Amino acid sequence: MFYYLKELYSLLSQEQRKKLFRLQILAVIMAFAEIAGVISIGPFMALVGNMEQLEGQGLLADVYRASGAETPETFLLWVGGSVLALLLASGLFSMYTIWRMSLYGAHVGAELSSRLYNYYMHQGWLFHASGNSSTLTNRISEECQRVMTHIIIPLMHMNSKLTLALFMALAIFIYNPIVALSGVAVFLACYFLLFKTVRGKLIRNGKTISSSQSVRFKLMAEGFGGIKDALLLRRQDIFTKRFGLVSEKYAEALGTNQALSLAPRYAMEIVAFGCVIFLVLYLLAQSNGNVVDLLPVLSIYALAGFKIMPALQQVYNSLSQIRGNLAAYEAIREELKASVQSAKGSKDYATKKNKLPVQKDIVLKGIGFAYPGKTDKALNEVDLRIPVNKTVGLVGASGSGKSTLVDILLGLIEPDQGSLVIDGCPLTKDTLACWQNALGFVPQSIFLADASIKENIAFGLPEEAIDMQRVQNSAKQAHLDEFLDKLPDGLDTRVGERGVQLSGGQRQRIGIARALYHESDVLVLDEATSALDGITENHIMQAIQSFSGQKTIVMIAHRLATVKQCDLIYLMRDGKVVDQGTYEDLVVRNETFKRMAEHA
Ligand SMILES: Nc1ncnc2c1ncn2[C@@H]1O[C@H](COP(=O)(O)OP(=O)(O)OP(=O)(O)O)[C@@H](O)[C@H]1O
Repeated sequence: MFYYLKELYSLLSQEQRKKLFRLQILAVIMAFAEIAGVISIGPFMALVGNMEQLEGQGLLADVYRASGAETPETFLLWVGGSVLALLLASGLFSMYTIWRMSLYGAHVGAELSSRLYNYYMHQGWLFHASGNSSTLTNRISEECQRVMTHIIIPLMHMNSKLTLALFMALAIFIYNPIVALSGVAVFLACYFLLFKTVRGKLIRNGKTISSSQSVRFKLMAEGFGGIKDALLLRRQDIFTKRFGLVSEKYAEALGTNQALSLAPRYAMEIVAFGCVIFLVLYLLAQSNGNVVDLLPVLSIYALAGFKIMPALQQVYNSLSQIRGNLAAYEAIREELKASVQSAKGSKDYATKKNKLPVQKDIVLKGIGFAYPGKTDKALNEVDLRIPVNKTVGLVGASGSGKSTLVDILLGLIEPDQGSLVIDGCPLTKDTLACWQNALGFVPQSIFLADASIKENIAFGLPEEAIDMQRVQNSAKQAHLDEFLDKLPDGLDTRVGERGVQLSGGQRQRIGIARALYHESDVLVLDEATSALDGITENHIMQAIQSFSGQKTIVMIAHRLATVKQCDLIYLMRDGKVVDQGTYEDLVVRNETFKRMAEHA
């Protein structure tokens, strides 16, 4: 456990460590303030027990004479008021410290989740293509939240309470070593035994919480993502049942862990009562039955116990919370560690705004690529040339490698062999961002955010950074204006989550406008029209064809009618380019192409 906590500390930024150090100082001051408050009750109780000491010798009598109080009762009132003021000041200071600590814990937790989000957002396409987005969502929102509320914040509180308990025990030790040592020994032994007994269960439950929460997120993503299928196939009950079962497991583990961290309080109260009885008997024996002498000492012990008991309980509670939730940290620790590295190296990536202009051609040279964990190559020795400002079609059976080829062209996947060469210069890590700035991509299914049409066209940009002139131009080029004219709010019209109230053709046009917003020179379309009806596809294709001769266009198409107008078509099979030519050439000379054309 302490290894993980040390690791978590190493993940903090320099600023966060400095703040932690300052908070530690506050915790020590808080402990002293509370001790001062406790000790101050002693003279007051001594005075209550024996007012006559004001008449004799000693510190209290000197203070009484110097104070100018008219009667011993007035003096007693002043002493009582001062003790109360001291207790109030130490209470206020403790509140302030706890507030700063909670705030610190919450900020660190929030920063960790931002760091993780940043890390995932900067991962390559292969990472996202092979992963599960609900796992990532779960880690950013749930696991980070658990690390924050059940590890970092309890750690902060434990830290302050441990300091308080230690100093308080030290103060009693100076006052009476036997009482202090035996008290601390009894309490520590009890808490240690309790913690040992429940530790295993806490760990198991912590793991159950992590795994069941991950399944819950997965079921939510699957259920809402595939709601149409779920409704039609009447699978709602199956989803609900699975969700209910796993939620039960989650609740059981969560509730048990919470109970395990809180329940010992009651056991410890019994121990504390036992200790008080023994203490009174012990002190009575020491003072030969003199109750008046005993009163101030007992008050100090009572108040010290009143402070130490909850402090120890908080330490135990924090320890069990941390132990029960370390699984959340385990789930994200590797990525958090990696995120520290990537944050250091990713700064200048975002600053590149230049475009890599294509003057002559884009060449894919000897490209070979296999997906991680797969032995079969998705692409094998692919050579292909895309002349500037020409329209090039990629066709072939399903699984022949078209999308993989396009991902390499987009710089989303790095090939295992070969290179992407632009105007004779191979693409490198340094030129990748400039190359991607020159690209516009239209996928088969357009993701629409729950925002206005203009925000969807300028995808991801904050409203103030949107260039309205560009939005209007790209909307016009994508033949969206007719549709926009019918909307009272035009470009400001909001589309629902994933654009449910738009037709397929309208969504696709928004996708094309998005690809055009950055005034890209190269337009890549991955089956952008395959889900549309023939008439809508024709309209979209007209929009695309209107760029012919002005932009370089690469399009994957299943329907051969879509690529009829292309200047050049590449036919793919089993990860290779097996033929190339114009539609008219291929339909005459290539049997496969001919068959595809017949079935189009
Ligand atoms: N993320 C991935 N992980 C592992 N293998 C993949 C992945 N994506 C594609 N493949 C595999 O790579 C091969 C080529 O797939 P690709 O999607 O490039 O073909 P395609 O021609 O675009 O197919 P389609 O027309 O059906 O989209 C296939 O065998 C496929 O199973």
